[in-house]
Amino acid sequence: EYVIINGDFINRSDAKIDMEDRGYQFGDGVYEVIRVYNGKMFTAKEHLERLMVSGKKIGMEISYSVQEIKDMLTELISKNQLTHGTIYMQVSRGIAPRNHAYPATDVAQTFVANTKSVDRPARNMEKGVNTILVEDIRWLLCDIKSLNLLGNIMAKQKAVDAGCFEAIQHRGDIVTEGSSSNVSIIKDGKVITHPADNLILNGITRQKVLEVCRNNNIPVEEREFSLEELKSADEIFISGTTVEVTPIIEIAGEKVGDGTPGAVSRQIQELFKKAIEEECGC
Ligand SMILES: Cc1ncc(COP(=O)(O)O)c(CN[C@@H]2CONC2=O)c1O
Repeated sequence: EYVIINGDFINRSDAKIDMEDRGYQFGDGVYEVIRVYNGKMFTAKEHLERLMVSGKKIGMEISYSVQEIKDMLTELISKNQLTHGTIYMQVSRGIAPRNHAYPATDVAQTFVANTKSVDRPARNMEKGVNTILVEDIRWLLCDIKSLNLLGNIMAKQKAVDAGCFEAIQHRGDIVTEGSSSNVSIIKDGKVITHPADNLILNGITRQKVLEVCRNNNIPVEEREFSLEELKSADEIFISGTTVEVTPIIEIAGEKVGDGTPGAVSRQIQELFKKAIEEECGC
C-alpha cells in the first residue's frame, strides 16, 4: 500500500510525520477527500481548485499546481490499483519549532496523500439513515476545508453515541450542515439548502446536486431554513464525497415524511449516478 509524502511514493508502514509538523501540532493545514470510481477520480478538478482556495484563505499558497497534484494522485491510484474508493490528501504549513506565528515562508509545506478502498454507500442510499440534532458551535470560517475538525468530530461522536449516522447542526433556529456532509430539504418538490457562505463547507457534491437539479428542472433554492422547516420537510438528504446523496428518514427519533426515502431524493440519486457514469464510465 503506497502513500505520498512530499511527492515521494513510500510504503504506508514507512510513513513518518515530524512531531513539529504544524498540521500535527495546530491542525494548521487544509485537506480534500476525492472519490474514485472505476479507477478514475470524480470531480478532481473541483476538489483541487477548492484546495487552492482553502490554502489561500489561511494565507498558505499551495506549493503544487492542480495538475501536479492530479498527476501524483493518478499515479497513487495506479500504484495501489484502486478501483472504488477515496483519496485523502492534506497540506500543512510544514515543520518548524512550535510557535503560533507562521514560520518563515521558505519552510516547505508537508503534502500527504493516501487511498482507501471503499464501495459506494448503497445500503444507506437505498434505506436512508437516522440523525440527531446538534448545536453548531464551530468557528465562523466553516467554508475553509481545514484540518481543524474538533467541532465536527465531536458532533459526529454525539450521533454515534446516539446510535445515529450523522449529526445535523444548527445555529439557533437555522440549520447549517452535517458534521461531514451538507444537508438539503425538499418541500413541495423544491430542494432547499443553506447558501454557500462562511457557515458551511461549499460541498462539491452539493454543487453537483444543484447542477443536476437545475439541468433537469427540479426547482432549487439556496437559502437559510429553520429547524421547523427541517422537521416538516417532505424529504431530507445529506450529500458528500463519501455519503454521495443519502436520504435522512429520521431526525431525533421523529420520522421524516413516511419514514422512507422520497421520490425527489430518488430522482436526484439517479441524476447523480448518471453524472458519475459520464465522468468515470461506470
Ligand atoms: C463539514 C462538511 N460539510 C460538507 C461536506 C461535503 O463536502 P463534499 O461534497 O465536497 O465532500 C464535508 C465533506 N467532508 C469530507 C468528505 O468525506 N469525508 C470528509 O471529511 C464536510 O466535512
